[in-house]
Amino acid sequence: MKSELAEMALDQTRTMLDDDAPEAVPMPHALVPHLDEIAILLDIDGTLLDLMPTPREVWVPPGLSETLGRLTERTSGALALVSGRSLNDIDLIFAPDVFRAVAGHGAEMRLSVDNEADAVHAPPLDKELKRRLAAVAKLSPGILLEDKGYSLALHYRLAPHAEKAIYEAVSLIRADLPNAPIEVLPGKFVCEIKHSGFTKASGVRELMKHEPFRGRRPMFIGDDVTDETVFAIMPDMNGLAFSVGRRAMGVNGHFDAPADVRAFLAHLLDPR
Ligand SMILES: O=P(O)(O)OC[C@H]1O[C@H](O[C@H]2O[C@H](CO)[C@@H](O)[C@H](O)[C@H]2O)[C@H](O)[C@@H](O)[C@@H]1O
Ligand SMILES: [Mg+2]
Repeated sequence: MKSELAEMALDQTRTMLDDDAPEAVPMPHALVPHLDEIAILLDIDGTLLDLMPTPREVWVPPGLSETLGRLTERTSGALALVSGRSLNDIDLIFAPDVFRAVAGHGAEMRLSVDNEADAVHAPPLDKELKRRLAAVAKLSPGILLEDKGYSLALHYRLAPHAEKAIYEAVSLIRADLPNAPIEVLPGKFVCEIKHSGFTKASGVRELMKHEPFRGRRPMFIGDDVTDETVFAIMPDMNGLAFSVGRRAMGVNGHFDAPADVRAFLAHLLDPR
């Protein structure tokens, strides 16, 4: 059965990969203000880290944590990871290093690395809804379930043929619950179901109200459809937006791959 909602979600993914976007500046060094003035906001998967077949397989290349740590110092703490991953996952990936973060597409936020009490979390998804969504993973071998508590992600990178069936099944579940405050978030070979009412952009707006971010110019680098919400708000804060792997609308420049982002960040520390 063809579902309008499923088609809309897939269309959204496709139209945001904008082939008609104007040619962007390939290496943005010259655009970046002094480290005293900026807040550095970084997506993780596909931006800092190379994409892997499954979420658990990502790894932090040598030197990256040190670069992030030094940039944190040089910006007086104004560096944050802005990710769809949960805070817990981010900490496992970067352990033993801990960074300020907007996590879970805005569901979680950590403003201070010294005081875990500062971390803000969204409420969990309804249990029955989760149970029904989790059953969608049974559609095909290779579909992986990632339960973040407040959202649930169905990964199909290992079962790409199942994409349409997943979106259709999810839209049928949604149709049964027309008043549930949830939304479907398409990502890279992933269909995520989350509470509506928060996005990476709402998380970034909140983050930028707090020290040490307040008053600085945000510079955000991201690679995915979910990062479009942040690209869109950068002009409101006199900020800069850079995309990775593709040219997105409204960005100031783009990088070809995560390795280029890592080199760029290292170069910010030593621009000679
Ligand atoms: O916002 P991000 O930091 O980019 O996180 C987005 C999602 O990343 C992870 O999934 C993606 O990366 C995996 C590892 O490379 C890949 O196997 C998967 O296909 C991608 O969708 C993570 O598992 C999700 O929770 C994040 O939302
Ligand atoms: Mg990403």
